[in-house]
Amino acid sequence: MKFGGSSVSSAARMKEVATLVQSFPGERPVLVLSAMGKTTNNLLAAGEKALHCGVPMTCYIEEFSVIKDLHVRTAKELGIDQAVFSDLFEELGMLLTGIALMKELTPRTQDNLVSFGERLSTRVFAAYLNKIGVKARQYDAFEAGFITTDEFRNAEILEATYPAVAKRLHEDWRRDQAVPVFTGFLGKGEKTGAITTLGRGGSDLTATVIGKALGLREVQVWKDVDGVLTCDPNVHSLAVPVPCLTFDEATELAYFGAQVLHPQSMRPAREANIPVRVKNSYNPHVPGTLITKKRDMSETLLTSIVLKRNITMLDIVSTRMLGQVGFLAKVFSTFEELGISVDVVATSEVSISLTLDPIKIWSRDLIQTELDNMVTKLRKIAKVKLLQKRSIISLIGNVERSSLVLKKVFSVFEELGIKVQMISQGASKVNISLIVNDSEAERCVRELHSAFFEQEIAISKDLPAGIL
Ligand SMILES: Nc1ncnc2c1ncn2[C@@H]1O[C@H](COP(=O)(O)OP(=O)(O)O)[C@@H](O)[C@H]1O
Ligand SMILES: N[C@@H](CC(=O)OP(=O)(O)O)C(=O)O
Repeated sequence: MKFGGSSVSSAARMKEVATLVQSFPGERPVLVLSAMGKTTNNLLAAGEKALHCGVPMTCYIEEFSVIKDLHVRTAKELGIDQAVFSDLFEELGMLLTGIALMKELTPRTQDNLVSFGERLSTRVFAAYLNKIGVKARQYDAFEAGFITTDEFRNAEILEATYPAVAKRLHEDWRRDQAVPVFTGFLGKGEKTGAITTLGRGGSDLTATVIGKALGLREVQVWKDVDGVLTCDPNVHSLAVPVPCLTFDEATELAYFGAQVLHPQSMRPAREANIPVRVKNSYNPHVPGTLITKKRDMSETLLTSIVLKRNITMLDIVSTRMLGQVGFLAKVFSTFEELGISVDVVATSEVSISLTLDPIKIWSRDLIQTELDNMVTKLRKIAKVKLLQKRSIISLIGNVERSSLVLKKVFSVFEELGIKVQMISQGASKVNISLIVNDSEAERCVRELHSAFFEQEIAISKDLPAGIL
């Protein structure tokens, strides 16, 4: 069972989570926790401030105080001893001082910094479980077998993790039976031995990795929404839960930017064929979303609409100095050289339109220099147009019925008078992506949602009972 930041954001929430954990008495759950509430963001902000504030001021950084107050208050309200985390706060203070002293915050240091969030929350929660008589044992994932690449901020899980985690948990269980409480999001770099993180939202991945390592029957990820919804509820309030999804659909949805799941998190579950259930810790009786290998798609047209904003798009037209094969090869080798990932692509014989993956273009400064560099290189072989402030609207669903999907999409766009700037159907056959201007995107999502999901609801609500 994985509980995200919103599920463990306060003492009251932790008490509810403890009740939830106890509501599966016949099971032997393994728990994965994220940092409390907004702690990860606060740690990142504290690091940025430490860079500029000077050594004497680090202890006054507002976010540092917010994090301390939250954990101290939570410990008091749960009635647990603050000794479970006092060493960690001393260490965190020293780390912020170190950043201020060196005026340097590398990705490696940043991963160490954000690790405090999960290290704190798991200590607090495990202590609380023990206090209420549920024997629990806290684990720092980087000490308990999570071995990753050394790609800080976006590390990948290595195969060695699975046997290592299984061995550790089985041995401990045999020696002394206690509910494991694991830090989500964290790992240990293979070569450096330093703490790494799995990318934002990485605790979902921690949970499915443990599921695969132990061959568990089910992985549950508990969030603050009633499951995976038909679109982001912050974009459109009429979003409704999707009862069933395949691993492919969930992966595509996450990859194209639905914050609800980590993009890599379905991989271990798919490999081990372990169902993943997305549930709402604020509303535990709602069934949520069940994600499995296969499902009956015959009645499905669309599953979910995902919006990814602030995308950069490139239109590249060959100057015909190279043949078609040479042209495409040259374009993609330029991206490889510069370490830039591409999201959506549409090609013709002499032109290529694509969007760039913003995850790889992490910091603001880098964006402009990287883009300038890329455009200079590409202009040697092509005419290049850089189009910014675009959005990708991804339609996840049954692409076997893509003609019908597209027919509906274009009638919506026609009615709105909006021009689609690029369109691409993913090879995985579960996704159609459309590119529009940022300024039009939310309206498009709302209208598409209405056309695909709300009209059916409206019709079914109008029908007399018994017909459905
Ligand atoms: N299609 C979607 N379905 C559900 N939630 C979504 C979707 N798209 C975006 N979200 C956002 O994802 C949030 C849940 O993910 P996340 O914040 O990572 O949860 P947690 O931190 O509890 O694991 C929701 O509160 C919602 O705002
Ligand atoms: N705390 C980390 C990891 C995580 O998974 O968080 P959450 O489950 O709250 O999305 C983050 O904020 O990215």
